[in-house]
Amino acid sequence: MQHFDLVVIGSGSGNSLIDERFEKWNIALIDRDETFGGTCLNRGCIPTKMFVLPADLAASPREAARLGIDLEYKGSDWAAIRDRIFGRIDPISAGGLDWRLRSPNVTVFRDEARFIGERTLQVGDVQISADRIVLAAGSRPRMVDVPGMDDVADRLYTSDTIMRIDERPKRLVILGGGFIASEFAHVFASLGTEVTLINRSDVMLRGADREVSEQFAHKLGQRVQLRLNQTLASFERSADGGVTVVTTDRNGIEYEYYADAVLVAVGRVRNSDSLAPAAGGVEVRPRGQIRVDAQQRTSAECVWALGDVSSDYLLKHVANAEMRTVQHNLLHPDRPVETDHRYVPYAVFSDPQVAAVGATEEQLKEWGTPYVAARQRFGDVAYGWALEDEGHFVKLLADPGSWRLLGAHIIGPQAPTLIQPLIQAMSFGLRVDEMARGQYWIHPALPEVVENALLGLLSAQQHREHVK
Ligand SMILES: Cc1cc2nc3c(=O)[nH]c(=O)nc-3n(C[C@H](O)[C@H](O)[C@H](O)COP(=O)(O)OP(=O)(O)OC[C@H]3O[C@@H](n4cnc5c(N)ncnc54)[C@H](O)[C@@H]3O)c2cc1C
Ligand SMILES: NC(=O)c1ccc[n+]([C@@H]2O[C@H](COP(=O)([O-])OP(=O)(O)OC[C@H]3O[C@@H](n4cnc5c(N)ncnc54)[C@H](O)[C@@H]3O)[C@@H](O)[C@H]2O)c1
Repeated sequence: MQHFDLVVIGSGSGNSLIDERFEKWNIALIDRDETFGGTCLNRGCIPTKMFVLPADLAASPREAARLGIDLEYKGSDWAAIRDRIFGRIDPISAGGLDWRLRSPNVTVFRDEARFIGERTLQVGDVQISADRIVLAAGSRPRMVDVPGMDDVADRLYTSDTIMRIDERPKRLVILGGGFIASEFAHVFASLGTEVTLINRSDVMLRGADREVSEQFAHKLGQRVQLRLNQTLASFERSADGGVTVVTTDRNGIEYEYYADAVLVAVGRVRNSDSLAPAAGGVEVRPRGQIRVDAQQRTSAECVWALGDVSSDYLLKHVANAEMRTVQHNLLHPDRPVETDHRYVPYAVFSDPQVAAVGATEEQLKEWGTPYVAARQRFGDVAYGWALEDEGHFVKLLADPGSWRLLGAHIIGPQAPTLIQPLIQAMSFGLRVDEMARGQYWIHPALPEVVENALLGLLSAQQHREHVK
């Protein structure tokens, strides 16, 4: 049996772990997928955002018209966009594999790995063992299970497959109301597809601050047909060869939606099941998450886990942070570090864009945490005038005692960029008053909306004190 100093399962964030500091280690890197480099590169963050940008352009005539500019969207060449995107990504993936295959201390296995004992794995036909194992096996799309699926299998897609289709569908039903559903709804609707988004829950982006998720649904609902509170019942083959999606609402009333394709975006399943973790003494939490401590250690000695397979967050920046923790702890076992999960932000690259960090107002109420809230409309700052903005805002929540931010929620143009100074303030404990008045804010740039939200917190508190 071949023995290694270190085995890493997963070529996404797992592959980034192996840098030059490990050059003296005998390492096995294992991935079962045809493509090398994991989800973010091949079928996640990167290609989706590369589709979002052309979609933003296709949607721009709507915005331009409000500013007196007459633009026309004449159409798009889906195949050309797709080939440009994957023409860039596929060589990066292939190059990454090639480079790894040439790393003298790394043996690459392109097969599925599963535990058959303590730090012992079956990898395809071979068995290997290691002093240390890192589980970075990620997650995969969750599939629905209703009658009629087999009959329409050729029309059902997930985020893994929809970006590579040959033709953009004329009518698309998207199942789900989370990040993936929201981003693809924007992409396809902007390019000209008739999109119906069917969500089981009664809100979009269910983890978001309620005011944000309501406004997001309102805005997205102007561009796609939004159907909330719907339970998927079955699929049928339509007379025209497409798919009939049958749903019921909370009163049991049945609805039918007709589509050329269906995108299933109803969440993700962690790939822990494929690892046979019990055989390796690796504990798994109820929803398939590998249990780890703050140092990313699993219940099995010298076995670590990181990223989607174990994290509470299915986000690349979190997978990267957890990877750096494991990397450090492998190299410096005498002075281990912990992953900082305190201020994890996210952004949804839809239209409108959404970004957030920290607690929602609903959470603060539930926890009984005292807070002050301020809501600053984009439309009330100078750059917002230029945008003729309607309906976008920054919402901040702060502790009136310490004047530290507790949560920041943005819906509107450039939200993923605007949120960054607020993440920084929370991470480094900057007070609201220091942040608002201790620096210049470029006039009349869009971050003034953040400055004004911070000032809004201060004046909301002054108002409360005055009223008392
Ligand atoms: C459509 C989409 C868009 C996204 N957009 C964003 C975004 O904008 N921003 C963001 O932060 N996050 C985004 N994410 C999430 C992000 O992609 C993931 O959080 C991240 O890629 C997880 O990385 P990972 O290293 O944990 O797993 P992965 O990158 O998934 O790597 C796991 C690898 O392990 C392999 N594997 C699994 N089981 C086994 C086994 N038993 N044996 C061998 N190999 C195995 C898999 O083949 C895979 O290659 C998006 C995800 C999707 C699906
Ligand atoms: N921009 C980003 O950072 C980004 C982008 C895409 C994905 N991701 C990550 O990937 C994860 C998975 O994304 P996701 O959108 O698949 O999952 P999600 O958990 O965010 O949302 C799933 C949605 O599907 C709905 N749903 C569940 N079952 C359903 C059914 N049978 N019919 C209709 N709707 C149903 C739920 O109500 C929910 O709205 C996200 O949590 C996120 O962390 C991140």
